[in-house]
Amino acid sequence: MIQTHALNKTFGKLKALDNLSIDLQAGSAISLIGPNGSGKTTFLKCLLGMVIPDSGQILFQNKDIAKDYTYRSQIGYMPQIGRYPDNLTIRQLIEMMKDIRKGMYSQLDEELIHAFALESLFEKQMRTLSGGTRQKVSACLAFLFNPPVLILDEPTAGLDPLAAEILKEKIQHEKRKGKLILITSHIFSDLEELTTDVMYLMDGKVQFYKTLQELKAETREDKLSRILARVMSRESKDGQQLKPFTQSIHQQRVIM
Ligand SMILES: Nc1ncnc2c1ncn2[C@@H]1O[C@H](COP(=O)(O)OP(=O)(O)OP(=O)(O)O)[C@@H](O)[C@H]1O
Repeated sequence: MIQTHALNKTFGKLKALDNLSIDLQAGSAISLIGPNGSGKTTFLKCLLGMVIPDSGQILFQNKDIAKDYTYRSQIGYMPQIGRYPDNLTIRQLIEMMKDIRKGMYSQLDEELIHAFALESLFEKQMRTLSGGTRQKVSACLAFLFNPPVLILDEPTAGLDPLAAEILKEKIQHEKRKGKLILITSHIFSDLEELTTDVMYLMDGKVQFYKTLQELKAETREDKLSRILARVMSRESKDGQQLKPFTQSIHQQRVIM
């Protein structure tokens, strides 16, 4: 559904993305993990057209996104930190988004608005909201237009446990419909029941991109949080230990 070819992005001298060639298939729920500053958000923003790569190509349903920005209407994006016009109320913000997207969606999905009981806060201005409530608004907007692709950047960060559970259930529900879900999180337990594939980024490079089944077999661990903890501690301790993982990077999903 989405392919990147030799994607590079630098900020000054820093190489944020280093030659990323990746195939993201519909129906997968891909956990994008890696240490702080490894390039996860930069990668997601490139897919969204919010960061322009220095070189390389991104195809969305086989079309180059640099030549056709309309693909964006097929992606729901939940940013790490949502920035919205301060003086708008939640109601006005949602109405504004519906206006902008007019004619570009077939069906609204207001399930999360109801689940978070956001209607009771509809007349509140964005600038008065707590961090967690802003996150809820971001989540509602990401799912509102029922997009086939969801890009969720640390979606549960700042949410209370009940809201985090509601959101995780919603993500599961959308996954079962066969959507492509890309999710970053430092809270591995949040990824536990959701993940079909894991992509590990470090210093802007893909260290591995594997199915959960492959990782379970390699680590002989069953829980994703244990698998990821093992893999991440190996990689931070000793670059040599990466070999068993990086050697098999030549899989069809990582385009060499
Ligand atoms: N607009 C920018 N200008 C300069 N440097 C940037 C910019 N955006 C990102 N970077 C740098 O690029 C690198 C990758 O950042 P990015 O936000 O993609 O990392 P991340 O993996 O999402 O990190 P985290 O886990 O902390 O969210 C970092 O070193 C960051 O400081």
